[in-house]
Formats: sequence, structure tokens, C-alpha cells
Amino acid sequence: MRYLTAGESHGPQLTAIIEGLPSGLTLTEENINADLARRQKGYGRGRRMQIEKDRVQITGGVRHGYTLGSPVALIVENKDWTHWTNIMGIEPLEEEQSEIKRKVTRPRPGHADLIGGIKYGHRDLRNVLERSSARETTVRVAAGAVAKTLLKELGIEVASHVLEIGGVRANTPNYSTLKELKERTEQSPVRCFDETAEKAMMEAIDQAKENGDSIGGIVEVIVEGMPPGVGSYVHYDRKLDAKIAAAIMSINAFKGVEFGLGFEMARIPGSRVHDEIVWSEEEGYSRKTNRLGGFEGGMTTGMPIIVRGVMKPIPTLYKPLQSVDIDTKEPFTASIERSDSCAVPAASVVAEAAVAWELAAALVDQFNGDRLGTLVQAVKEQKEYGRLF
Ligand SMILES: Cc1cc2nc3c(=O)[nH]c(=O)nc-3n(C[C@H](O)[C@H](O)[C@H](O)COP(=O)(O)O)c2cc1C
Ligand SMILES: C=C(O[C@@H]1CC(C(=O)O)=C[C@@H](OP(=O)(O)O)[C@H]1O)C(=O)O
Repeated sequence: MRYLTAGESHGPQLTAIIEGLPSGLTLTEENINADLARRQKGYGRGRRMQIEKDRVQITGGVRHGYTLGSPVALIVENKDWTHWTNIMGIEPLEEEQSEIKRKVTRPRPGHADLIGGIKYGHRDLRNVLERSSARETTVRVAAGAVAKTLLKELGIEVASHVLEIGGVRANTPNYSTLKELKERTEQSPVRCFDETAEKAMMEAIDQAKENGDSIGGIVEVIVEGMPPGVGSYVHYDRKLDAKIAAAIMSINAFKGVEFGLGFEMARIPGSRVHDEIVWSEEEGYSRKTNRLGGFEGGMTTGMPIIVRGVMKPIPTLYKPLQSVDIDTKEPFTASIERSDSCAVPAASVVAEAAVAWELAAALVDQFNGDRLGTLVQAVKEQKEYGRLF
């Protein structure tokens, strides 16, 4: 199963085409829209989020509410397009209209502008920034919502929350069910379980904004219900934890990934890292702890998956950083019209989608994924096989 996306940030629309989704899955626009709305929320976002009201349209692969097994096409319109039809027009410009182009020649440090220009030979850096923009994560979240719909049918739940913003670290969330974690997180403007930290995070965002600066943070994704043995140890490109790490790293501004205890493992002995194995009739094999975050040898252990990603501070700053105009080669300090000052809460929804996608794709590829019914049966059998093994 795979998907591709197309579309520019201020172009007419974003598109995703999903290939390989099983037939027989109930899919509604409402379901996907709920996740699009979650991605738009979050304290610290800029004015663009007030313009957009992201809604998906399913334009292929679904009939009377069910997937057909054919490619599923999803589109989301950019409302801002109406303000950008001249600058982002598809048709060639007449000679006398060339001033409409309003070339971008001033690359922002930390964004794709300069290097993307060098790579594709664009001397108008708008040609780079329009596609490198995290606006594209809208349709990644739409594809992730489809993946989550499939996972739900297989008894697998995915949640995400914010652990850290601008150096404010939340306590490890204390919840008995993922539902409880989700309910609390959805109410929080920064998608944080810990109310004390939530307040401090919002203050840190206010402070960054006031200083014309930006801040990053850490998000965590938790998955329950995966059967054991998904992924493989036999080849580097079949290790599922590696695929998840790549999916998280592919989110704009993400710079690191860890599973379970993560980088902390460098500081503690093996006896306090590895998860001891136990067996019971009811649960089959399980672990007293889950410090490895649900993976051994690139395969799911059947324990919850716990993966974190770190997002750097947003590169577009109101407080100017030095850069060089590519036409004049003169130094300049940027002036900015609008930007997010912190997008970590939104990014946690994107991370959730990225992880959900990799898990759904791995299940469809490993088991019989043509029809929903056979996939449900195969996953059930895998759980049972793992229990009695
Ligand atoms: C949800 C989200 C919103 C973002 N908003 C902005 C923004 O408003 N301004 C900005 O400069 N970067 C923003 N970014 C980050 C840039 O897209 C990213 O830094 C850029 O594409 C360069 O990629 P890299 O940081 O991975 O190297 C955002 C990222 C995410 C995930
Ligand atoms: C549009 C979104 O995020 C955008 C991501 C982004 C960037 O450079 O990554 C820059 C900003 O774009 P604009 O200048 O149009 O406001 C953000 O608003 C979105 O998340 O839907």
C-alpha cells in the first residue's frame, strides 16, 4: 500500500492518491474531516489557519460508502488560493504581467528555500517554498485518517500527545485506557495530558511570539492492538521500526526519533532496558515492562508501540536572521508577513497519521490485504498464533 500527494501551499488544492487499500472498508468524508480539524487546531498557529477550513472530498475509489480496492483519491481545497490566483496561476503569464510573479529571492535559514533553489534551478524561491511548506501535511493527515479507519477494523488504536514544548516537559501521562488519553488530549489547546505543563507551554509560546521567535518540542505516538511479528528482521528495508522512524523524520521540521526509553538507553544498563518475557493462558506472551516501545528485531512485539519525534523551532521568524539575497548577493535581514510560532500540537496529529499509515501499509502488505474480511481474519489468526506459540 502506498500513497502520493500533489499540490502547492497556495495553489488550488492538495491531492492524495492511495493505492492498495483493501476493498470493503467503510470510508466517509466525515471521518477524515475530523482529523483534518484536529490538525488545524493548536495554540501557536499563525493567521493561515483562520483562513483554511480543511474539508476532504473523496473523488475516486469509493462507492456507496465502501472502498472498491481501486485507488482512492482525496482532495482538499486551499481557501487561500482565491487570494493567490495571480501569483500561483497555472496558465503561462503574458509578458506585461510578469510583475505579478513577485519573485522570492531571499532564502530563510532553516527552510528548504536556498537548497531547493540550487537543486531545481529555481531563481524564484517561491517555486520551492510552495511545495516544501507543511501545508502538504493536510493530505498526509487525510491519508492517515484512512489508515486509522482500517486499523480500527483490525482492533488497533492510535493516539498522540505533546510531551514537550520550548523546554517545558510534561509528566509521563497517567491513563488507564487510550480513550482516556485521547479525551484529555483533545481538550487541551497544546494537546498535552498534563494540565500544569499545558499552562507553562502556552506561556512559552506567548513568550516566543512576543520575542518574534519560534519554539519546537517533542510529540509522542502510542499504538495499541498490533499483532506480534509485523515487519521483519531479515532485511534492513523490512524493519518496521525503521519505516516508522523514516515516516516521522519525513514530517517537516522533525529532526529525531526514539522508541520506548529512546536516547535514555545510552545511560542505563541492559538489565533495566530489556523487557522480561512472561506467558499466561489469557494473554499469551507479554512483557512486565515496555521500555523498548513495542519493537524487537524490527518486528512488533504485540506490546504498545511508543514512538517520539522532535520538532525543531519553525524557521520563519519575525526576529530577523541573517541571509543573502540570491540576486544581489547582498546580506539582508528578513521581514515576515505571517508564520506559525509553534506548530508542535498540529505536528502531533501529523505524526499520528504518519505512524498509522506505516502500520496499515505493513499489515496490508504482510497479510492478505485485498479484501477487508480476509485481512481481519488474518490479523486475528496472527494474534492467536502468537498467543499459543
Ligand atoms: C504543522 C507544521 C506547520 C509548520 N508551519 C510552519 C510555518 O508557519 N513557517 C515555517 O517557516 N515553517 C513551518 N513549518 C516547518 C517547515 O515546513 C520546515 O521547517 C521546512 O519545510 C524545512 O524542512 P526541514 O525543517 O525538515 O528541514 C511547519 C511544520 C509543520 C509540521
Ligand atoms: C498552511 C499550513 O501551514 C503553513 C506551513 C508553512 C511552512 O512553511 O511549512 C508556512 C505557513 O504558510 P503561510 O505562509 O501560507 O501561512 C503555514 O501556515 C497548514 O498547516 O495547513
